[in-house]
Amino acid sequence: MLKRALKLQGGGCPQLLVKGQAFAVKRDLYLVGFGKAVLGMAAAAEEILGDHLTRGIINVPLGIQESLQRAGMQEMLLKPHSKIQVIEGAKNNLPDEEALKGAVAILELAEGLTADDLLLVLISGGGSALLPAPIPPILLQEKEKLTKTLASRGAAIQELNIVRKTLSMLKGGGLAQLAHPARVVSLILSDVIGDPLDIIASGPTAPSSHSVQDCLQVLTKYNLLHSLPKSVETVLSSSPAKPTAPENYSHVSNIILGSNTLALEEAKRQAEGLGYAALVLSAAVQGEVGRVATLYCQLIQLVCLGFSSLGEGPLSDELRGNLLQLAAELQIPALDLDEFLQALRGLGPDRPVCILAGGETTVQLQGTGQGGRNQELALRVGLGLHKAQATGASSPQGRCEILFLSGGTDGQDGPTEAAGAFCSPGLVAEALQEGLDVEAFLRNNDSYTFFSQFQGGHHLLVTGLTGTNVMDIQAILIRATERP
Ligand SMILES: Nc1ncnc2c1ncn2[C@@H]1O[C@H](COP(=O)(O)OP(=O)(O)OP(=O)(O)O)[C@@H](O)[C@H]1O
Ligand SMILES: O=C(O)[C@H](O)CO
Repeated sequence: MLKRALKLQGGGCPQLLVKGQAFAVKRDLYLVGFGKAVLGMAAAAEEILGDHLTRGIINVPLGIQESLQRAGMQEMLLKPHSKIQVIEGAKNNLPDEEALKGAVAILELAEGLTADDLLLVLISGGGSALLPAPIPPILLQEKEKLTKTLASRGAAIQELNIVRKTLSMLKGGGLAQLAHPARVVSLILSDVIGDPLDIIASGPTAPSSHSVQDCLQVLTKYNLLHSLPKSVETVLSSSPAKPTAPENYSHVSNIILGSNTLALEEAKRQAEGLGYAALVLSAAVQGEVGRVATLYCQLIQLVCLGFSSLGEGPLSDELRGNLLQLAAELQIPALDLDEFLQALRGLGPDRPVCILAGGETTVQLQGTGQGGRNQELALRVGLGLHKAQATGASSPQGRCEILFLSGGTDGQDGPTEAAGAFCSPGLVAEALQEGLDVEAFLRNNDSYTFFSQFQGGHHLLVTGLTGTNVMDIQAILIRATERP
């Protein structure tokens, strides 16, 4: 991905070419990066930049080098004696002392740059946790606790990062301002729906479109305004009313290199290679995990109905109506469900179908269990399909084999060892035979414990850290077992 986008043209004054835009390397060329996907990006960049690179620092998740090494993904690792220093930190995607050390090193490098320097910044999701530099007197632990509480109360990534930006020296454009007057070129792998530059990794090189007022609104919404640490109150009360104006970013170019759409395109190619008729629903599925699970259950039922003699009729009309209403309620951007359903109808029952989708759900934590949004989604879909099946012999699912999988492309779902999980309509009944009550696990947000115990962990998706991060992916496989 980076190799396709980045080129270096030699000569007396070499030029960096990114997607057709040229940037002169007048004197020194520095590289910094932070996020779950920047190790592979840095390895590719180093190969392209060669001797022109002066020095680099990247902050990457703890254990990622070992994970990629174990997976034999040598091309995503830096060469021995690399000029790029790697700092591993942020275990379980939470900022820690190591990440702070990395952030300080990047801050110092940026501060020392001159107008003749070029700073190449590699940014990917997970960058927020890997670049923590709280504005004094806020302590790292205070900021971590605040963001953790916000996340557990179901705050969306936009809301979370509005708060992070306001409390950080490097986020919300801070890195770009510190690097001034150097030329700053940021290459970004997006893990946020709609690719908003000032939200991805909390936008360290992007002009912020949010004010301290927006931050206060988020804190009020999640009932946190009156329990803030003193240090946070101090910083909020002295924050400028408006963020730095976009005119002050004329030395910066932010360029998006890829997103969830890329991963879905590749998944579609793979599914077709395996003989499936593959269709992409959306790269922007969002919303509360329970509602998204209902959306998928209804979609699965509608596909199975299309495969059966019940394909047209009142049941199909009702399901279709419900599905359209739910999709509208979830406000999934640019989703044309009508067009998608028409494309589905055109597929027919002869080939198995693979429906692919991507995005990010939100989970409002009620319990104290271990899990992640993908495992919770898979478990909720398993429960939904079970309930639909139990409603009667005419259930369209009875005529299909179904498998639903949800996983984080970064290989880590919430603070667990798994990337996600898969389920089928039989999961709830099979679990009961093992004495596992799915609904009880869900009430405690304990999807990881459930999947670890159920059939010896067979339904868990465990990949290890993958070195990328473009949100989550869902794959639904459906095969007709009965012909109309
Ligand atoms: N027990 C749980 N059950 C379900 N979801 C959980 C649980 N614990 C945490 N989560 C969810 O996991 C998410 C955090 O997961 P993770 O650290 O993988 O985030 P991420 O959004 O993928 O990170 P990034 O985008 O920074 O890479 C939060 O949305 C949180 O609500
Ligand atoms: O790092 C972050 O803030 C999230 O992954 C969104 O980019």
